[in-house]
Amino acid sequence: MKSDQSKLDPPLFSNEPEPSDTKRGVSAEEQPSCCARCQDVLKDPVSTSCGHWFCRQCISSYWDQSAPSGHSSCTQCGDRSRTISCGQTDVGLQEVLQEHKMSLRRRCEHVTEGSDEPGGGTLLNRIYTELYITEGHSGEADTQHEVMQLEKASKKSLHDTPIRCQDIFKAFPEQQRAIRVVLTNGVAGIGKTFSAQKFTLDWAEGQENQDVSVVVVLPFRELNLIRDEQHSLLTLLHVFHPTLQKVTAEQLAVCKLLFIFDGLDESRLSLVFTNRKVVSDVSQKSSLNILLVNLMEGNLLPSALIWITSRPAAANQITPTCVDRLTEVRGFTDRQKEEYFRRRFSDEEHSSTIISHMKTSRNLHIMCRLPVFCWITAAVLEHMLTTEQRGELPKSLTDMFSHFLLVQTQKKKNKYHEGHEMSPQELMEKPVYCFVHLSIQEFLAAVYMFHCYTNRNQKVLQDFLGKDWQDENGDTLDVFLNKVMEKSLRSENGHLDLFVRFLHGLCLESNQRLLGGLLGQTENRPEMIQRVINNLKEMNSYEMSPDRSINIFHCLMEMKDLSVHQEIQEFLQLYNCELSESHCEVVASALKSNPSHLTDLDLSRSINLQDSGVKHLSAGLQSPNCKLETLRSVHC
Ligand SMILES: Nc1ncnc2c1ncn2[C@@H]1O[C@H](COP(=O)(O)OP(=O)(O)OP(=O)(O)O)[C@@H](O)[C@H]1O
Repeated sequence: MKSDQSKLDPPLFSNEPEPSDTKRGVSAEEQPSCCARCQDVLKDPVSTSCGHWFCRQCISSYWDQSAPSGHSSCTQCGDRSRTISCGQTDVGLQEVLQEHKMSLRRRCEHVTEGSDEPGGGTLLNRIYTELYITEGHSGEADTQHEVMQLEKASKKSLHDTPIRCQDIFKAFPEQQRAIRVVLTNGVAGIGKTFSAQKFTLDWAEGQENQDVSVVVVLPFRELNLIRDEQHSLLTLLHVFHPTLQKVTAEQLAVCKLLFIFDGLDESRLSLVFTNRKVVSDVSQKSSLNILLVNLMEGNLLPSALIWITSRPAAANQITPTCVDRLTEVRGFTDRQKEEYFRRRFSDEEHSSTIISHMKTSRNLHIMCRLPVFCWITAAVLEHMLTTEQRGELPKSLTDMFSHFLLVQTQKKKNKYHEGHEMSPQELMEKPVYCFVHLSIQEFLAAVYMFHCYTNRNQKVLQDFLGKDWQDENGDTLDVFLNKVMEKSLRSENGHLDLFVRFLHGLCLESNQRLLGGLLGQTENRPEMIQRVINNLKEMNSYEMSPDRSINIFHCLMEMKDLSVHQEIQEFLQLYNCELSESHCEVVASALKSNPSHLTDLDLSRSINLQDSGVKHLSAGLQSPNCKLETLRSVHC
């Protein structure tokens, strides 16, 4: 049993003003770089009144152990000591830091999503939904298309221990290590920026990570704007956080800082880690990339914590030896998807309708792992449920994106054209645009290509299809789509997969009606649609990567061809298949999974089932999750 009874008062890390000789900021020159106890780089430095310096953790645990003997003494000279918590001794500094906290709080408490007005928007705490973040990297090939990565991820079971974004610097209990640099990966729209914002807000509201005295947010998108300027770390802070202008180099050296570098993928700085130009003084001017590398390597402010977020393809710019923890934002789990919609809508009926609609379409359900897609879905469905357009809710991706385009166009009109047309000068003041998500770019590319086809824009079609495009004989829609499909199937990384899905979805009359004039005069006679479907079904998938051939099914789904569904289901009931041991393992895992959807299993022609396979199957059948209703078994 642990008891406090034999202990003297714990060491004092107080905010109270210290005795007169310590009532000042501690100057950087007085502070050694190593802890007197662990001899390693000082982390969260504190000094004793006798003048020795320690990591806060080292001296605290020493005193914890020695307290029963009744002495809170300095490990070096034995002096009965008090500690000075650095950065907390200077009353002026305290005020500045408080002001900085308040300014960050104001900046982070609202979010602007899509076309919301800057400064307006929603409260972050109202809509923030916990994300599934884990340590390490799922190892998905980074060259792969991001939406495909998402589909693959949905097939993996989620068992890794989640880390809350607020705990990103806290090691797991079994990990005996300090975490100084964290690199967080995640595909576009998965919630990296939101996590960084939530982390900052919780700190600024005094709720989490209160051992940190200053959080500094430096988005790469904004760093790009000053990439040709020379800065010291101090002036850089002043540029990004004017409230910190009164902080001096000496004060900075004793504060515990945490830097958030968001969106490495957008960086136009070249971070060269082999460059040996060492910058260790916060007042020393240098180019931005050198400054950042020195900060990340720990030459500059060695006790500062660093959090870098990046899309996977850009993360390799950071040399792995600098990174103490690699994490991945994996989006929303099924439970979190539902929580997202419930938080988003105060009207419970709306959220329930949206959740059950999302569950009816496998494609939508998978895509909702991506928070930005949840937002798109919420924007579209809210619009449909609150206006008179209560017709059929969008089921395929193309349906959803077509509606989204309409909702956005409407919002844009309200925002920019209400009352007056924008002058060219006003337009010039908004020179940077970005896609909410790459999938929107691919959808617009498909709309554009469809438009070019209907308007016979020879140049664009020829540039895209090369010698395959011979229009003299006037390719009909089915022939055109066939050529595009073949081109996409030749791609190794599937970069055209989503684009062709959209292109097929746009053949449907319902989507053409929605997009009106955008697509031009189209051919959507039922015979034409049937020809497109037949072509897809007859595509030769021999020697094609499985991912590409699966995309043929996705295209059929976008065309709402239900026969595919039936065919897939027939194929999945495993009639007349020779099941190997590993196949049986897969069937068993489908029986055990939670929730399990396998209700009908026909193994009547699986004549070569071996004992090992049967063992797997019976383990699956015994699972409490098994929902099997009909089992046609092997004939003996
Ligand atoms: N935790 C969350 N709770 C609620 N909504 C979220 C959350 N995370 C993300 N979103 C929604 O998804 C959108 C995109 O998220 P965010 O900008 O954080 O993605 P990102 O990973 O930084 O993407 P990119 O790499 O494109 O910058 C947000 O604008 C918001 O609508």
